[in-house]
Amino acid sequence: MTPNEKAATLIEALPWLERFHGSTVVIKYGGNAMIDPELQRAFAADMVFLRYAGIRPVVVHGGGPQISSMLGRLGIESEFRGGLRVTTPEAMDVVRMVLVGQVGRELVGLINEHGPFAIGLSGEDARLFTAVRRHAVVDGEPVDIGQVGDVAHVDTSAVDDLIAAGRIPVVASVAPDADGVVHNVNADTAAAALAVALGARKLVVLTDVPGLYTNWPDTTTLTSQIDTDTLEKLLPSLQSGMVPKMEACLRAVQGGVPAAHVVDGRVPHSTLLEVFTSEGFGTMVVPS
Ligand SMILES: Nc1ncnc2c1ncn2[C@@H]1O[C@H](COP(=O)(O)OP(=O)(O)O)[C@@H](O)[C@H]1O
Ligand SMILES: CC(=O)N[C@@H](CCC(=O)OP(=O)(O)O)C(=O)O
Repeated sequence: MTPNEKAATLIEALPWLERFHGSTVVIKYGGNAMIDPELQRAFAADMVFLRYAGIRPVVVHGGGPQISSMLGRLGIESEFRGGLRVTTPEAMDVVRMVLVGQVGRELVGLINEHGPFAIGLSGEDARLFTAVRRHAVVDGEPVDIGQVGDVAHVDTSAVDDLIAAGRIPVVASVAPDADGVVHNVNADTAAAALAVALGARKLVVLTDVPGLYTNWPDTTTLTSQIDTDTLEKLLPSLQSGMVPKMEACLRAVQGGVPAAHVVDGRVPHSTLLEVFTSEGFGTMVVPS
């Protein structure tokens, strides 16, 4: 790369630095995008980069594959319906242990290699999330999936305090219902609810595909931009993990977040590419 090309790369970020300075950005880090340790390091570096660039990153992490692996090791069966894990009380203990005690701790550690930034919390801390039990929808029919929750209420006060103190909140998506019973909340769902409640400037969802395919698995149907009306019509045709993910993007944008992006977390520094470069990266959901 010539000095001119290097300078061009740096200066390309200026309009985005100007636009997003002081903004809150919620980044959802999916379990499938965190399997490689180098990618995890790159992700942690990106969060610290955003923070030094004057953006306020808030991380919501998943950990689906890590939960499945631990359930397997413990000999507990698990299956997904409509993209959501059927969660028995026994499985719930494992979900909570893996998300809060393992995946969250690892991310906090990686970010804090750069400085005292990351603080881990879950929906249980300071009433961050209140869950309400939800069904999955399979072939248009509601199906009981156990201790799985949607986010009924968000109290952002703890996250606000952390942001104001210059910290990077790292949030696990388990949450108590109004009676204190802990529920398994899909991490995309939790990220969207938090982005709306915080009035975030954008939601970035890292996953293990280049974006949304309107006709999965036909790889020619990758879409770079979709509006909320079109997405709402497409939603019933989506499968597996894309159901909660695109439902979350839809809710975020309908809830006032100006844009939600689904990007390929297997590309190193995908968050920086999304936030600071001019060419589109992944799928952007915008208001109709
Ligand atoms: N229409 C679609 N476009 C893109 N991916 C899809 C689609 N339908 C199903 N998928 C699947 O959804 C997966 C992403 O969801 P999920 O496994 O829950 O990821 P994450 O752990 O990042 O939340 C992709 O790896 C892909 O296999
Ligand atoms: C209800 C439900 O499905 N919860 C998810 C929570 C973790 C998650 O969402 O992880 P990813 O982002 O890696 O998919 C689960 O148990 O796998």
